[in-house]
Amino acid sequence: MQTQLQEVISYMPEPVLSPEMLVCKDLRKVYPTPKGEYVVLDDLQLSIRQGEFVSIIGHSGCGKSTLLTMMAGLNEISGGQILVDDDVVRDAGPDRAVVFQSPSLLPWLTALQNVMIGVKQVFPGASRAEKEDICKYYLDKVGLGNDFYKRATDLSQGMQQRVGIARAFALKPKVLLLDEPFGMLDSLTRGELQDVLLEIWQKEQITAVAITHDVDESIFLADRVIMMTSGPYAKIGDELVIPIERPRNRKDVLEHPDYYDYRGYLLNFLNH
Ligand SMILES: Nc1ncnc2c1ncn2[C@@H]1O[C@H](COP(=O)(O)OP(=O)(O)OP(=O)(O)O)[C@@H](O)[C@H]1O
Repeated sequence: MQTQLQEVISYMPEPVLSPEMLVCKDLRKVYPTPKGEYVVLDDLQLSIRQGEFVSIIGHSGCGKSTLLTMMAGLNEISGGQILVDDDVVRDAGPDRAVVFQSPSLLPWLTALQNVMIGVKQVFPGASRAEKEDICKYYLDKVGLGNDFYKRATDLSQGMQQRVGIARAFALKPKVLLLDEPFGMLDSLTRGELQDVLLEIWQKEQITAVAITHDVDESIFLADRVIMMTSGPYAKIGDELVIPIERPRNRKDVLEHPDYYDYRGYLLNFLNH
């Protein structure tokens, strides 16, 4: 019996892993300060696979936003490399869409016009109707199907962040980078937008990286939680795979038999 089982196991195919999409190699970031150089990140190694959702947690000031803005091409790289789909990141590009804590919409434009700005740049050859369809599709997906023509100033903070998420997905990026995207929202809206984000992410199968201060959010969203050490010279300290099946809903995740072990592991890292 044992031999038979071993034979079966030896014939089982290796699990097929999706290719690497986002890679940080020997990454280093130094900020000049009046007191001399401040090395925020040093020798940071990270590999994220296509379609993976990764959360990043770490103490305030450890360098999470620095890392994310470097991935976005918005912050100069002092050493090492970031690769997106094998291309070296040198500056910002439409293959990476960023959602910040505050969506910074142009207040005098409508929700549709705000999403359209990026869509026009990314799909210059598309007809006006096609571009509008893309914008409306994603606005509808984030729950703003009745608000295309509302001006940004007339939208609540939660609705503005919904536009921010629609705007990011509408660019059809390879990588979605989220920096505390729900940090400014009340807990109910936060929960709703986490659901919206996961639903679209799962459908689009894009690679996502989200910084969060919220351990529960990091577990709910991610396939893998990356823990950064405290700076200076911060790097990846540990990681935790979250194998909870998808699609996820909050109740099932909270009732998962390993949920409190995951939570405890992450809190333990943060407390030491
Ligand atoms: N432009 C800059 N010049 C000098 N130092 C900077 C600059 N930007 C960030 N820093 C410093 O680099 C460190 C990392 O900052 P960063 O914002 O990346 O951390 P963080 O982990 O995202 O923090 P938080 O969780 O509080 O948002 C901090 O000590 C910060 O003061």
